[in-house]
Amino acid sequence: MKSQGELTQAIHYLKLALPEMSKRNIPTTPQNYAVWYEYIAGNNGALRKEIDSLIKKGADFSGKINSSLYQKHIEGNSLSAVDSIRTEVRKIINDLLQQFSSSSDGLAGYGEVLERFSENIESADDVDSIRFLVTELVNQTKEQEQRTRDMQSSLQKMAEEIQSLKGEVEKLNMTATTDGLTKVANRRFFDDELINACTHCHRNHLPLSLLILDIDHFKNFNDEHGHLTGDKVLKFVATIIKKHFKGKDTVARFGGEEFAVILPETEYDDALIIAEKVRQRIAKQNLTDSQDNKTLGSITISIGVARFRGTESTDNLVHRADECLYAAKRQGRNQVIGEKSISTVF
Ligand SMILES: Nc1nc2c(ncn2[C@@H]2O[C@H](COP(=O)(O)OP(=O)(O)OP(=O)(O)O)[C@@H](O)[C@H]2O)c(=O)[nH]1
Repeated sequence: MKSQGELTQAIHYLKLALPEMSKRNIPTTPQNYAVWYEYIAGNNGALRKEIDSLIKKGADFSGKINSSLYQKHIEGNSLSAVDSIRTEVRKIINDLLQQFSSSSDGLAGYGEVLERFSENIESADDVDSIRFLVTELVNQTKEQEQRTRDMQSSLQKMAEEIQSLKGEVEKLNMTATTDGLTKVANRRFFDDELINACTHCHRNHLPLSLLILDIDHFKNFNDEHGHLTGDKVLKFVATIIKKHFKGKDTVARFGGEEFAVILPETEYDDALIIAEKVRQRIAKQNLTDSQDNKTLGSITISIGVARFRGTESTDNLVHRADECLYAAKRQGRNQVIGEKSISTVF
């Protein structure tokens, strides 16, 4: 049965990836798992070649090497990794259906056995032939019981495989679209979503606004309090931004300490108002490091706001929001600047 073979192979790949990783002390994060799954599956020639050559050189895979392999060979293709796991789940489901149909064939066969038995018992006229028929029926029943048990255990096994593959798909989906630190959308998702949202708004004659937000003097903050505390501040800023937007809006990490928000179906003036609310909310927070209760003071953000012009490229729109952000920085930071308020003609 072809699909059974493919299914077994897919599950085999999934299972082989883990020992390979553990042998090399590679943490089993979804990213690392994606790299090693692709390596084992052998579909990604460039990745396979690079890993083989690294293995030959005796490279240490426990550190950053995996994330650079991921960025280089998988990130752009991570949806295809998701797709391939989805295909595997589909194969498992197909296989289940086949198992069901062959099991109902088995049940139909058992029905025939019973029918034959009842016909034969009518015509049996001595004890020996009745004994023979009953023995045969008992044997057939035992075989049927065994088939049912096999079926149950293979169903159970497949249910477990599906469950674990579903988990993998979810993790891969998350990694492909979410920023690991702040848990908002990542840049890749943002780029795709901006194109989708602009197309939708253009087609339906709806407004769209774009915000780019950047933490002020974040380098100084990192220098003074350390990178890890800086990371916590990034998470805090992401949480506050997220709280201000919902529905169709997309909050994304745009770069290091930069965030972006796509506001489909939102007028430019409304976008300015909400941007100002976010700015004020962040500026008024007195930050404390929960680990040692140390007061960190407050941080501020600068925000650029641009309005989608309907016939422009998304690069243009981003560029104009970025120009506004830099105008806000030039004019002293901790402020919102919209494209109407700067004199430069873009
Ligand atoms: N903690 C932490 N810092 C980051 C991360 N990504 C980028 N940064 C830091 O963000 C800082 C950005 O510095 P700059 O681009 O000079 O900007 P700035 O100091 O915020 O100054 P202005 O933007 O001009 O107000 C750098 O120190 C980066 O190291 C991150 O994930 N975590």
